[in-house]
Amino acid sequence: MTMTTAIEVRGLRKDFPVREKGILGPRTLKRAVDGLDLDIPRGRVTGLLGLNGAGKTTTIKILATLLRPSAGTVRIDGLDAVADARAVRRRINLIAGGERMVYTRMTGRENLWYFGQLYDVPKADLRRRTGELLDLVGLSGAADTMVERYSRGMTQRLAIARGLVNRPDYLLLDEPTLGLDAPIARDLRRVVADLAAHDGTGVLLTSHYLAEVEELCGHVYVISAGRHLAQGSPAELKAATGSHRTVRLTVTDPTERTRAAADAFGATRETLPDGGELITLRHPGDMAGPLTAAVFEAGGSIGGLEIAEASLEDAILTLAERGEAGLAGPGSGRPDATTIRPGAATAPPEAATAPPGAGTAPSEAAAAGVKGGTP
Ligand SMILES: Nc1ncnc2c1ncn2[C@@H]1O[C@H](COP(=O)(O)OP(=O)(O)OP(=O)(O)O)[C@@H](O)[C@H]1O
Repeated sequence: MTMTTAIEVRGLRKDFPVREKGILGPRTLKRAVDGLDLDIPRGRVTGLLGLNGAGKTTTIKILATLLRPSAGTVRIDGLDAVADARAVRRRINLIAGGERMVYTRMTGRENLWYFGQLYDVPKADLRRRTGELLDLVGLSGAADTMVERYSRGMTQRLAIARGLVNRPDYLLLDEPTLGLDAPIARDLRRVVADLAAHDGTGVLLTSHYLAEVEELCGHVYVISAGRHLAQGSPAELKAATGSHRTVRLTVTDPTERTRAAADAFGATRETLPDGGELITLRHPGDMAGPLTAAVFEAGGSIGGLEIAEASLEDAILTLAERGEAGLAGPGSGRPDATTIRPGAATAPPEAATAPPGAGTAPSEAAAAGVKGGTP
């Protein structure tokens, strides 16, 4: 086994037992994750995208040691997520939007103190860390208020601070900005980008907000029905799906020469009410410079230039539509990444979590991010 500083997922599979027709119906298995390979290195935000039910949350819960894989392996800096779960939990943390992962009958400060102790953060360090984190998420003023008196946004900000309390090497973010006000969501994105760029944190992000994915992620995996569909940088995914950026160039004094220059690029032309001409070019590459230069060299005066980027959303929708066609993304170097490795270890498919609010002291699993509740 080679020791690498990354989360390495190989042949991951998760089957949930389900009953088809009520509680007495026959038990079948629902395959939520079907042979995934993922690499989540330090110092990068890696995206995990897919439509509803693609298996993103299940995958993240397995990486967070909250669920056991049915087959395949998850190694975190060489440690096995099942066999070495305790050591793994010290290196990771999870922030899941829309899930309360803090205790409502404690203050914000007490929550951070409590979770920090679960992670064995040394007390002297924890006092400073708690203050820093409350500051970071803008809760210093409410630090000693019971969380049950917090607004939803405040509770979620506290959950973000909780996710950072152990300075995780790897941060798992499942829809972290869900329901957050725009300024807070923006602050969180800034914190995440900074953690990856400056602290070398490895981040795995799922988000339905694709502008967020595009802003943060250096590499994105697209999955569907638990299987690999494509991977690459947002730009590569857009290029692979033929998602085009749009260049709109206004020429104030169009002539035959400027028209010929535009036509040579395959652009469309439209006469404007003021006699000018709007040249529109949709192309996957960056054509704004060459097109502008050509029109200018043809003697045209440029009245305006507008570039509309292709959206990652278009690319993901195209990929999802291609779905089972078995597309392998750019750089994947293989036609199909869904093969399950033979001989992969199997483990019972039950959840490894204690139910939240079960009346007992929160377990270590809670520290790794079980849906919280009132203890
Ligand atoms: N405990 C469970 N028992 C049975 N089936 C489950 C269980 N948890 C998830 N599933 C199923 O597994 C599949 C993947 O679910 P998962 O929540 O991982 O998807 P997701 O990509 O996170 O979806 P979303 O974007 O809607 O959150 C879905 O079909 C879901 O219904």
